[in-house]
Formats: sequence, structure tokens, C-alpha cells
Amino acid sequence: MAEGDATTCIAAPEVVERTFADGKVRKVLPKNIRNFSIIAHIDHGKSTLADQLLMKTKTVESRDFQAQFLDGMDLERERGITIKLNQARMRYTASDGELYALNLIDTPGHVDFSYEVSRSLAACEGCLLVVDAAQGVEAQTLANVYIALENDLEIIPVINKIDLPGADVEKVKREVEEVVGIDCSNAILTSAKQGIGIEDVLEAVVKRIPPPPDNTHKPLRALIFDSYYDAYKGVIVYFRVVDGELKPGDTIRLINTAKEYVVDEVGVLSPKQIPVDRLYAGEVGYLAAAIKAVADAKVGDTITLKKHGCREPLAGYREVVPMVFCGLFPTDADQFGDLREALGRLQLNDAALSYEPEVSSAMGFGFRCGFLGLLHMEIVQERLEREYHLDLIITAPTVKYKCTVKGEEVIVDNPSKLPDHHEDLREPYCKMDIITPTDYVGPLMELAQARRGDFKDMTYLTETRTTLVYDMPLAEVVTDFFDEMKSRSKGYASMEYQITGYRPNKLVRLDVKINQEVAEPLASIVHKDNAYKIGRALVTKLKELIPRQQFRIPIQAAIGAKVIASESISALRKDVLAKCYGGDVSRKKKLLSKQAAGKKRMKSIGTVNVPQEAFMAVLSLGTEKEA
Ligand SMILES: Nc1nc2c(ncn2[C@@H]2O[C@H](COP(=O)(O)OP(=O)(O)OP(=O)(O)O)[C@@H](O)[C@H]2O)c(=O)[nH]1
Repeated sequence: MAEGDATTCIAAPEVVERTFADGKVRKVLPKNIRNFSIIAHIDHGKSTLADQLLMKTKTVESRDFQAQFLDGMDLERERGITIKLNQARMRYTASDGELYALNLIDTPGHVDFSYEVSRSLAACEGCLLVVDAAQGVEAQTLANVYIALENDLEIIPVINKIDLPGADVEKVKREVEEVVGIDCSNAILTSAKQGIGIEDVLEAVVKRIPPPPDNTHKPLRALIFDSYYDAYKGVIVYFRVVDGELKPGDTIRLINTAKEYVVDEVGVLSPKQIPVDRLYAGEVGYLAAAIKAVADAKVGDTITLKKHGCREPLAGYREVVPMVFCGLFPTDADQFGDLREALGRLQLNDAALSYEPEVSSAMGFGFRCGFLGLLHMEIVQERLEREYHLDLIITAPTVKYKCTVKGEEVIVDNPSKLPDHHEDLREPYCKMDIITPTDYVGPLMELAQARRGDFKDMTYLTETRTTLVYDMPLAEVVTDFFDEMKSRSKGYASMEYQITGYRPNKLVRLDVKINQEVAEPLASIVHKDNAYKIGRALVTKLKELIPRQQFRIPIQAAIGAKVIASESISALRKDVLAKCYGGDVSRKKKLLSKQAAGKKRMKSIGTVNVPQEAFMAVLSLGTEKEA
């Protein structure tokens, strides 16, 4: 048959050969393949359960088992969250005596990455819904279930952490039935930590999740659900073959980006890469094709063959757009080149990260960077500092506003760049779902209202738990909303949000002047009605954060030419050597070097040294702002 000839049918192979973790090829019936994922609220035990499945199926030997194998990155392990997806093929002989190939596709556990979650779920026929037996259903559990339902997945409820003294299995089952609407009569009970119920999970995957349809005879269509950059092979693309088959040497075309490549290698992950001869419809695997950046092989895109391929992409592709922006400036101007190089390297691996050079009179040369959300932003910042040893000043995150100037739409991702004469100003809104123990409904409603939330709905999930739904400006969420929600609910409430669109509002730019100089990086866009409160809280906070210097420093908040709040920091001559009577030179040196280190994370605005924390002051006004 000619390669990819759409008119010719390849006879669906009755028995196909699959390569497993040990590198051996075994014959597995297509009906014995299962593609599944695990969804859960953060910390409910998804990674621990995945590890147990890998161990039970001996996909990973316990001796080279690094706890939580699927969470490969150091940062993920340290923070205990899944950032990037991964996958693993497991070999499992079920109680019916047949050999199964189980493909586990891991999903990131954070709202910033919900598009990636949706694409990895689209690559599966079923999923395990892990719910903590002590915590019950949380906001993210629900959000993930909705994505699974949209993708028509078979959902298997798994009640985890049954070993905890606070576990209440019956209550959580009822909650899942009532809230999620899934029958829990055959929910699986596990303690991923103690390895209880793991075999039951594997059996349920085999028995309850349907096999993939055998579409090998159709022209190739494969769904990209993740990718990462490898210095030797170029981008490694993770995908699910939906129709047809794929082998090394094929020339592929990515339908949405219209890029073409010759495939060098295809293989399966187990979880290490094992090259195979070809991958058939229904399988998941990886390919390498000398692709230069992950932005060229976007999550959600469809792979087909160049010749006689398919024109129709798989549904669900969308461009991911950054929602949160901040400025990154090296403390030492000489590090600008290093910062540019580091961002370039990170972007090779992170299509959602955007950056553009930015020059500010106060900050010098730096970059305006765009992120999916706050967690994404923190991860990038941490990697720049940790892996690239850069010392950065980071400005407060902001959202992307839209305004009209002389009939033209202008996008504003930096408050200090808001044009003075705009006709209207719009900001992004999101639908916010909060799930909380009913006791904290009052304080959380107060919080949501203080953050300009429009109340939409309240439902009692059970006798003790409630869902609150608000429409809220995204700008209010990207500040300290999450922390405030946690502190007001003693850590028990959970939240989830979805961007819904733009709305016009009475917004103004709040400028800050330090010692008469406009501090551009401290500018913010705020609602007119809150401007005075925020201006007052901000100057008070800045007074606390900016160290006293040898002259008096006035700090002002202003809207246009009008000063709305002011404070001043009195002069001080800080003599660190005053304590050192006597002539101990080494001690003096030590103190001086300590002082120098303390100064490092500062930028001078005019003649005033402003520390990193001051650039973030607008984020932590929290309760002062509401007072
Ligand atoms: N007692 C108990 N603790 C568990 C169990 N399963 C997981 N844990 C613990 O719960 C915490 C969170 O587990 P993870 O597996 O990292 O949770 P996760 O859902 O993968 O979290 P993300 O990767 O952030 O989405 C860890 O400290 C685990 O050791 C269990 O069955 N019993």
C-alpha cells in the first residue's frame, strides 16, 4: 500500500506486537489495550497511586524507584505537585488470564494547566477519579470530572487514603454520588500509601474501561497531548494514535500549524523511552522528528501524513494564551543577556511562556513575560533563579486589559503603558467555583464581594458543604485571593476558575511616585471605587518595605495628576559598624559584606533603593484593602 493512501484500507491486525518495559515484544490483542488517566484534586493521592500501579505491574522495579516516578521534575517533587504530564505503558495479566497493555497518561494537577488536562483526557477511554476519604469532593475534583464527562470517559471512582483515622468512606461515596452524579456502589477503596486495593484498581481498569476502537485502517490522525524539548533528539512529542498507524520514516504534517517533519523515531514510554517499529490506532506513544521547539508541536494539534493524510483535524484544538503578565529585570544589568538566553531555553520547552523585551527608566532592560496563571509564573521564576542562577526583580502580576483608543482596540499587559486617553477599558472575568465547609460561607462571601465578585449561585452539596459561584475579575484572583480564601476557611475551602470573557468596568491607573519619581513597575489598574483604599494601603505598605535612607523619602499614590494618598519615610544614616567597638577588622568586613548582600535584591528608583518585596506590595494588601 502507498504510504498513507486514504483510499486503501490496511487490514486491521488481529494480533499486534507491543513492546513492554523490559524491552520485550509481546503479542497483545487490540481489544486488550486500555488508555486511562487519573484525575483528582491536588494532594488526594494521584501520584502515589500512579507509583503503586507502576510497581504492582513491575513497570518500574522498586530498587530504581524514585518515589513518584511520573512527577519527573525536581521542582515538582519538591512542591509535591504535578506540573508536566507523562505517560507509562504497563503490562498486566488480569484475572481472566489475558495479557493487557495499560497506558496510563498522567495529568497535571493544577488549574493553570487545565487545557493540557483536557487534551490528555481526550487521549483516553476512561479515568480513575481519586477522592480523598477524609476530604471528600473538592473544587478541582469537580472541574476535572466535567472535563472527563465532556470527553465521554468511563469514570471509575476510587476512594483513597482509607487508612487515615479521619476517613469516612460512606460519607465520601454519598458525596461523590450526590455531587458528581456517579454511581459509587462499586467504588474502589484504596490506600495508595500502604498499597491497599491496587490490584482492584488494575482489574477495574481492564473490566470497566472500554478498549480503543480499532481504526487502523483509516488515514493517520494522532492527537498531541504533551511535548518536551530534548537537547539530542529535538522535541519529543507525546500523542495518541486515533486513526491509522505511524512509523519511522513517515513524513508527517501537523494540521493546525501546517508544519512538516520526517519521523526519526516512534516508541512507547514505560516510563523510559523504548523505540518500536510502529504505533497503531488506539496506542499512545512518543515520536522524535528533529522538531526545534515545543511551540512547533502544540498540545491539541493533529498529526497526519503529508501524502494522502487527513485534512480534518481532531476536535478541541485551541491556542493557549498567557493570562498573567509580569516584568522580569535582572538586579545586575550585566545579566540581561543571560536572562534572554535562559528565557529562550525555557520557551523551547514551554509553548505557553511568552516574553518580550521591556525597557523602563526605573528598572533598565528586562522582559515582559506572559504565563498561564500564577503557579506557572512562580515555576518559571524559580527555574530562572535556581537553574540559571539569575538574580531577578519581579514586578507584580497583572492581567491583560483591553481598551479602545480612537476606535482601535489596544491590548495592555503592563499597567504603566495604559494610554491616557482611552474610550473604554475592559478586563477579563472568570467564573469562580468555591467549595467550602458551610461554616465558612460568610467569611468567603465577604471576601468574594470585597474582590468585586458578582454572586451567581450557592448550593448545598451535603449537610456540611456548600458551593459558591461568582463572576469575578481575573485581576482580583491573581492577587492573593487563593491565600485569603485558605486563611479564612482554615485551609478547608477549594477553588477553581474558568476565564469567561471581557467586561467593561470603571477602571483607573494608580501610579506610585517615590521621591517624586514615577515608579512605573509599581503602577496598577484598579477599580475607581477602590482606588482610594488601595492607594492608602499601598503607600502604607511601601513605607514599611522600603528601608530608610539618608534622606527623607516621600511616597505618593496618584490617579493622573491627582495625589490620593501619601506617606514619607524619615531619613536615617545606617551605620552597621557602630556595633563594632574595637578593631576587629574581619568582623567589620563580615558585617559590610552582609549589608552588601542585603542590598542585592534592590533596584534604585531615582535615588531610592527599592527592595523586591515592594514590587509585590500591591499583591499583599489583602485585609488592609478591605478595611
Ligand atoms: N495516609 C495516606 N496518605 C496518602 C495516601 N495516598 C497519598 N497520600 C499522601 O498524600 C500526599 C499527596 O499525595 P500525592 O500522590 O502527591 O497527591 P497528588 O494528587 O498526586 O498531588 P498533585 O501531584 O499535586 O496533583 C502525599 O503526602 C502522600 O504521601 C494514602 O492512601 N494514605
